[in-house]
Amino acid sequence: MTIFQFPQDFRWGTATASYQIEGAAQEGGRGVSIWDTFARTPGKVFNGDNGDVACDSYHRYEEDIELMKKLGINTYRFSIAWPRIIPDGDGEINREGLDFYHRFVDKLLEAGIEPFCTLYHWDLPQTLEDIGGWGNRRTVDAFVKYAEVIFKEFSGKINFWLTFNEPWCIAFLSNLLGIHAPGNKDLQTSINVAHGLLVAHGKAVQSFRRLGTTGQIGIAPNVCWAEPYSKSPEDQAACDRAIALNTDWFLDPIYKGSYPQFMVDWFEKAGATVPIQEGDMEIISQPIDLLGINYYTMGINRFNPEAGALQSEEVDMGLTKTDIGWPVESRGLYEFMHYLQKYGNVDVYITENGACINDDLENGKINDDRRIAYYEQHLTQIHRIINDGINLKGYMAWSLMDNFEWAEGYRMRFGLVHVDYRSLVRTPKESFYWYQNVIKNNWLETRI
Ligand SMILES: N=NNCCOCCOc1ccc(-c2cn(C[C@@H]3NC[C@@H](O)[C@H]3O)nn2)cc1
Repeated sequence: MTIFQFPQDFRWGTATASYQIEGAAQEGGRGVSIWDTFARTPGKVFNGDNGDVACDSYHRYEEDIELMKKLGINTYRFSIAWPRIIPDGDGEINREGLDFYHRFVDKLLEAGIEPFCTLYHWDLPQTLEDIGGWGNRRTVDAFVKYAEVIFKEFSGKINFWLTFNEPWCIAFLSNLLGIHAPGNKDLQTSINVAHGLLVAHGKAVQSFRRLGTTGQIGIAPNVCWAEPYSKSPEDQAACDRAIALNTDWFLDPIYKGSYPQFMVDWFEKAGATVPIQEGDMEIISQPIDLLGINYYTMGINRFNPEAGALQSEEVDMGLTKTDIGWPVESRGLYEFMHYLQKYGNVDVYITENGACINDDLENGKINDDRRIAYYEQHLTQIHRIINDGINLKGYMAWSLMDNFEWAEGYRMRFGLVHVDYRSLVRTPKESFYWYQNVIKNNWLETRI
């Protein structure tokens, strides 16, 4: 048995997102989002599931906060639904939407839990997608207006802010691979979306500073750590492209003021260019205060000219997988955090990490041992990372509870708390009690 002690001021939390848990999709003045539209498009979401009800957290948030108190977290990452605040994207402000989030944030603060707010976690107002989404500068300006409304309303209550969740998913999973909303499958569109959201990020940071909003602001890329299947230069280059599209494509513009040239050249060979306008890169590279990092798994990649825009394919190495099919390999988190140091020893929070384990209730309990093993391995890496002197300040497990897992619908369960989607009854899993103990002790006791 080994004991890993965490720093006294380490933040322990969980994470969720508006469309995945709130439900009440037609209540409180909420407008239509691209995920409402996508989920209603036949064949896009497993079983035709959608976020109309989800976990009903719009009505049950006080029950959720009681669960957070029981768990013992001091930080809770959530997202605000833009369609609740400005229902048609860039028109009238919906006071009812703001009041909902005030009630929620006030309850969190009352419980001694720090709100960690994501402004955009994929639920774009449909009206803005109808004019071209993030590729249209009107959407960029509408986002800045929405962000400024939120900054003015919640400054002093919220002190941890993220502009965008997983920009790779917003741009490439959703507009090149077509797996997420709005479901485009076009390289130029995806590059336009990536650039638009980066400009929106930079402008929102400028507004955050100009308005004197309290706290710190950043962005949350998702990690695609990859290592080469062979020592061939082609396989190594295939890995470099896979890593760069999730990380460097977004963090080079933010931290260096320019895109990674080798990737720009790669896409130009495919006939796609970045629509940079005068002043864009200066806007994008506004200094930020923190990074959120979302890590789930890593890949062993090799060159394959048939493997999509990157010509990079993950090889199945026969590792243990979670129920969504992702290999369990915590080492990638350690390697990636050292890779990230090229941007400096910036303040980092793990804003998502967790396992899809679809265990169900048995005699009133959920014995999700595989999820506990996943967390034990990944928190061991977290401890190694901190011991190496990297400024890793906190950890948020994905997710507090089972919820709408996008194209997978409700069949994939990432929660520490089980949700019965018929009754909406929440049941803490064994992993909930395991994590509760880690938080209470502020140390990890491993079985090795
Ligand atoms: N990476 N290359 N893939 C190449 C081909 O992939 C095909 C499928 O791709 C992906 C990649 C990544 C994801 C994903 C899901 N989550 C979990 C959510 N995170 C934010 C929060 O809302 C969670 O629900 N994080 N990432 C899904 C599908």
